[in-house]
Amino acid sequence: MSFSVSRGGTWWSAADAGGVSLPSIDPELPDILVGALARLAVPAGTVADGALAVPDAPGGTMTNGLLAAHEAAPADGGEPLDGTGPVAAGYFGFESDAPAVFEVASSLSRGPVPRPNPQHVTAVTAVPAREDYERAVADVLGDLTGPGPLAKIVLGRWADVEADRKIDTVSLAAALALGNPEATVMRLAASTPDGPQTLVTATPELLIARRGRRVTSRPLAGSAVRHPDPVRDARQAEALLADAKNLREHRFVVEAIADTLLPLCIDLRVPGTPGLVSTPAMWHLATEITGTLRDDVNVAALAQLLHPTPAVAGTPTDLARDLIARLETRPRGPLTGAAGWMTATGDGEFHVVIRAALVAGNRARLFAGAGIVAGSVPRDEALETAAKMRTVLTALGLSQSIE
Ligand SMILES: C=C(O[C@@H]1C=C(C(=O)O)C=C[C@H]1O)C(=O)O
Repeated sequence: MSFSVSRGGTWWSAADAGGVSLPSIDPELPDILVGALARLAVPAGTVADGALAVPDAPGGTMTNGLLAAHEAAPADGGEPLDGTGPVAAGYFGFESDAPAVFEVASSLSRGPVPRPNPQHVTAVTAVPAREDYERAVADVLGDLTGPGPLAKIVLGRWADVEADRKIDTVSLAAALALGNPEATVMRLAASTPDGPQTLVTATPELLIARRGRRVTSRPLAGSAVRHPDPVRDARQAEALLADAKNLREHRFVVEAIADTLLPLCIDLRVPGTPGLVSTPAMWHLATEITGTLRDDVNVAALAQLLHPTPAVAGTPTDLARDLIARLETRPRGPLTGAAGWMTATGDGEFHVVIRAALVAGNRARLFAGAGIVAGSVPRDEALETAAKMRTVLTALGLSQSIE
């Protein structure tokens, strides 16, 4: 197995990775990863066996010792990976019973983004079609405006892609990296009910980064489609920043993340109003939340605590998740899960798996969702999901999105 991570024109990859696969999101997962990394971190024979024992909980003596050296580094400075030590990379899925898959490598090689080969797509099908998705959104608006507790739900749809030969996942990830230099592009081994697949994402959304005790989260929610005309594009961005519905949609996510991080932090900075981030396809409201951890909680454990945020599920989370399982055509599995990496110190980054595809042989499945709140317009939400699909479809060589 192998994985790759790319950002800002650099490409890290692991050729010698070993796998850790669990049938579902598991509270033990961060400890299992810490154990696997600790075994790789220390050259055999240099430390007595006893000292190598994996601590029972994250934050045991070994990770604490290694952490001290990293304490001074800011969470948002420097490169995302140095590649010189062991790294675990993988994902856990959207549903709590979806498999979690990680690979552990003793080191990464680093180089430029490879040149992508062209792909050979022959068909793209929206599942469900636009009218059916709009009907589902219209139906759920009844729940959002009624007396019940549901305040936000993220409803998505799929694009099923077929090619006349094998889809080359390294080329797909490379094309995504070249077309979206700000995104974090990951190519990871995935497990689905249909068998092993490859997960490829060019995500703009940081769930959590940890460097020493410093943590950063940059949730996105509230979106507008980019316009080819620069004047109208700037107007769309300004309108988004001032739009009450989108600001409310965004606030649910910021509050959920702040509520989770607050008890874990000795300080937490949560800006009161969002800023903007853009991808070639979309504008998004974004808030950068930063804090300092009280205890040594590793980044995989933090990601499990935060996932899924209302950016991909809704508010309240459990109700939204149950409704999504009933209303969406298929389980999401890795899509809208959390993917990232962790080093032996417990540092690393996890990102929300959006602008993503699951690839198997000649086929790929893309997913895109949109946050629905009272006041949402079904047609606009359908257009938003189609615009979000454009990121991966462009990297597959297509100039058009789904309807
Ligand atoms: C769910 C997706 O995107 C999420 C939903 C957003 C929204 O509703 O505005 C914006 C960014 C993401 O947090 C997706 O891209 O599939």
